[in-house]
Amino acid sequence: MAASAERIRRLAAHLNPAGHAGQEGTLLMERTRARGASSGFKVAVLGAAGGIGQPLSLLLKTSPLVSTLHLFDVVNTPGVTADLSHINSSAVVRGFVGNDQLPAALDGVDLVVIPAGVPRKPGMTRDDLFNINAGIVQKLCEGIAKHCPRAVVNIISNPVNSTVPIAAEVFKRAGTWDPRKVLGVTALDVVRANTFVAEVIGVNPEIVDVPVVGGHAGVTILPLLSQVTPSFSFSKEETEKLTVRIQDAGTEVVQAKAGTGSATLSMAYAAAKFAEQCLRGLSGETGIVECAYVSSDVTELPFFATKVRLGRSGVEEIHPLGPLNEFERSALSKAIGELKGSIDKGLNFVRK
Ligand SMILES: NC(=O)c1ccc[n+]([C@@H]2O[C@H](COP(=O)([O-])OP(=O)(O)OC[C@H]3O[C@@H](n4cnc5c(N)ncnc54)[C@H](O)[C@@H]3O)[C@@H](O)[C@H]2O)c1
Ligand SMILES: O=C(O)C[C@H](O)C(=O)O
Repeated sequence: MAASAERIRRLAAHLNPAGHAGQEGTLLMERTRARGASSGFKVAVLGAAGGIGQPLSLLLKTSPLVSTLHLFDVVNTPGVTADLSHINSSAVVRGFVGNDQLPAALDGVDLVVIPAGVPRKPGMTRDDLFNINAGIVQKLCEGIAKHCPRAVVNIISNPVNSTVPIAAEVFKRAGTWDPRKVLGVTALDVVRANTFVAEVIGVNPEIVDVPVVGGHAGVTILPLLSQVTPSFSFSKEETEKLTVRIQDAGTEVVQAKAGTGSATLSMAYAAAKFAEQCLRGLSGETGIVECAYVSSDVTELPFFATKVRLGRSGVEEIHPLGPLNEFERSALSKAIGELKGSIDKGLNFVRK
């Protein structure tokens, strides 16, 4: 007992302040810590030092569903890792910096969350980020295909309407494509819709549930206000105003941040909740339903966001759109038109 305590002390002395240990030190630390930890999943955040990455990693560090948290970025993960590792929650945090460390960051991971890439500035569309972010997502997904091909992947990087098709195409080429495992994160649209709708109906936003379908940009974001819980009958004017506010909410934040970035805190909240739902599904919990942008045959498009049921293999069932009113049918056809171009752009980027 005393000898093993001494061994841990000696190994700890070799750790640098960023929490990087030699392999032996890390394994021993994880085993030692794991004694007091509940069993959980190994999760990697790629882009962990960024505006979303840091608060998202904070929330995941405090999640009882996470036993090991790998933080990967091309810069600054040692500091973020040292900081988060002092929090007395059970998840063990390890930092990885630079592309050489991507394989280790992905090794044995159950869930990969990707907020890597540049955010919008005022006047830009999400599609304006394509030229930089497409290549980032492609490279990271090539790493996933090699080092954790069975992981569930949550893609936050914009333009989500194109980055999810990019990921799918990378995995197809690598022979690891499993459509149940790749989910574009549209959870922030649902969080916003619930908040804005609650303001109109005058209830606690936590009891509101608005299905948001389509994609994650402008008119492709389609809140199905006719299907809101608790049920409520919106006027035509309320429907139009709420729909536009939900569609433009990202731009509202970009403008308010005035050149310093886009939504980070609300995104981290939405992404952490969504990741936890994926983990609950993986753990065998039943009845987990969330909206996400996935490979789908609900419309003529190969990717579309709807409610999906999450389970041990990722997406286990894709819910149909349900009954739409006239406003929603017309909005759906606009969404499909725009989404098609974004999907083709993503697929062609990898096929080129
Ligand atoms: N899906 C959504 O609802 C949603 C919401 C908000 C933001 N976003 C998107 O999320 C992305 C990130 O936003 P942010 O505000 O965190 O940006 P940010 O610039 O603050 O952070 C991005 C991080 O990614 C890192 N990065 C860049 N290249 C990388 C690579 N190859 N590997 C690993 N990390 C890399 C950067 O070093 C940085 O730390 C943007 O594309 C943004 O548009 C999506
Ligand atoms: O609007 C953005 O560029 C970021 C994100 O997609 C959002 O919806 O907040």
